[in-house]
Amino acid sequence: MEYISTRGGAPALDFEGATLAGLASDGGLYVPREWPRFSPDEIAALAGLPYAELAARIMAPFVGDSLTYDRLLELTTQAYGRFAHKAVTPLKQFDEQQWVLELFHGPTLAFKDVALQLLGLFFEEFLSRSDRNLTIVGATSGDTGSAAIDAVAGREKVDIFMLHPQGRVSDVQRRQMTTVLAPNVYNIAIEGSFDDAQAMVKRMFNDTDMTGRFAIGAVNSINWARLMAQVVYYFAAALQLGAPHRPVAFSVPTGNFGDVFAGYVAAKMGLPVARLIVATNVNDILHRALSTGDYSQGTVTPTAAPSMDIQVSSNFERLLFDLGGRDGKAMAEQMAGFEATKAMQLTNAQREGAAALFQSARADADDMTSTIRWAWENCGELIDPHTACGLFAARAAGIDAATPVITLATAHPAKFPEAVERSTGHRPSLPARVGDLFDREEKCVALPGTYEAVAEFVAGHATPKA
Ligand SMILES: Cc1ncc(COP(=O)(O)O)c(C=O)c1O
Ligand SMILES: N[C@@H](CCOP(=O)(O)O)C(=O)O
Repeated sequence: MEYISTRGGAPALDFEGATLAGLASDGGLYVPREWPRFSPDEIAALAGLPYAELAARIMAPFVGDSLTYDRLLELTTQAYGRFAHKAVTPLKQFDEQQWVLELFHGPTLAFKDVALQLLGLFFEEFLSRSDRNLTIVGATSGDTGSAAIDAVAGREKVDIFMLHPQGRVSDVQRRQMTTVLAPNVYNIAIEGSFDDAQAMVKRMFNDTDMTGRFAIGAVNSINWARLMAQVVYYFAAALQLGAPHRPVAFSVPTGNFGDVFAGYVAAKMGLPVARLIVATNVNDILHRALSTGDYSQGTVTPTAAPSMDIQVSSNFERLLFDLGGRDGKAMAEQMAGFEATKAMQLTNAQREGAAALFQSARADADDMTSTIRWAWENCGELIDPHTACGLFAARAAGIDAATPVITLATAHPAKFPEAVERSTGHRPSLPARVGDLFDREEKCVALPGTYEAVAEFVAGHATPKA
């Protein structure tokens, strides 16, 4: 399998190359040259497989020659062996039509673990084939940070620098990052928003002074391997509800458009997906883009679902590229316009293509509260505020009654105890495996929100590429 850049100006790479590169050298995102397709019979044959095996089967066409199937299966078995639930991503029924896919049984209690546990192993495997050291630079609004740190802490040949917006992640999220004291882990709290942090990360990939000295790598969903691993749970859930014979809809709490883009990939691979519902909080650039065609960056408003406080959604570029006929030159021009003006209009082809599969909704603070309360009072389940955005959108979506709607539960409620307690009167407790989080020592530096300050810190601490 070859990977090409959405902006058409970077060399095509194999899976190993795309995984280590993270972002393409022209500023674009890597996507597979074509989507592998599974026939209905092939999909039916996946039913009932253990999660690690299902993962290896779904990912094998994307991984190509970079790993043998047996090695891939060893890695998926190792990655998902660390999950606290045997099903890895268990599915729960909330009412006649609504289902919730629990993606938070990994080590750091959010869906990010599903991909990052595996990505850590991919890095180790691929780096063992050369003398190269990798300098991972990531941005987090709360969950990617801890999941990535857990995946690479203490690993050889990798340093990780994780930027988070100071004061804008929950205490649990912050501590899950800053209490990891491994010498290859650097937490950086910056003044500004997640979008500021993400822009700095992308800039570093195009800073020739930095890339000349360090092999910069990505753990954010700009890295294709992240999305590839997330495709698997769409298959896992749909198979349980009758795929390929019965279509299902998914409602996805969305920020950077990575998780829901993985659902789009599943549909391109042949999974019968009736609708993909994009659920945002009041940081609603994606809801505006999908409902009006206007993709313009607003200012970030802090919410009770902080991991979705994002107003520039990196992976939307992958969708626009695919829907716009995979024209790298046109995409580069469209993105250059966005980067210059902070706004762009979707083309007719992009709008119509998106409307065929996607719809969207925006949950405000009251919507989140009432949905958390509804889940508790009617289903006896505590859900986190991100999941609440998804479930709110799922219930409001007007999907026909015969089609099951699966909301992706992206974080454990105990990551956001205040919001859950405010809505239900019940404070979720942390699972035992992270129970002493508040007794651990923290390590983090605070930097001004400038690229220069961050680049200087990284350059002063990272290991040169070889
Ligand atoms: C808990 C949670 N829910 C939803 C999202 C949104 O996912 P995505 O950025 O892939 O759209 C994130 C982070 O991005 C998250 O941490
Ligand atoms: N919500 C994320 C933000 C980064 O998104 P990513 O999926 O691109 O890594 C977070 O919690 O950090």
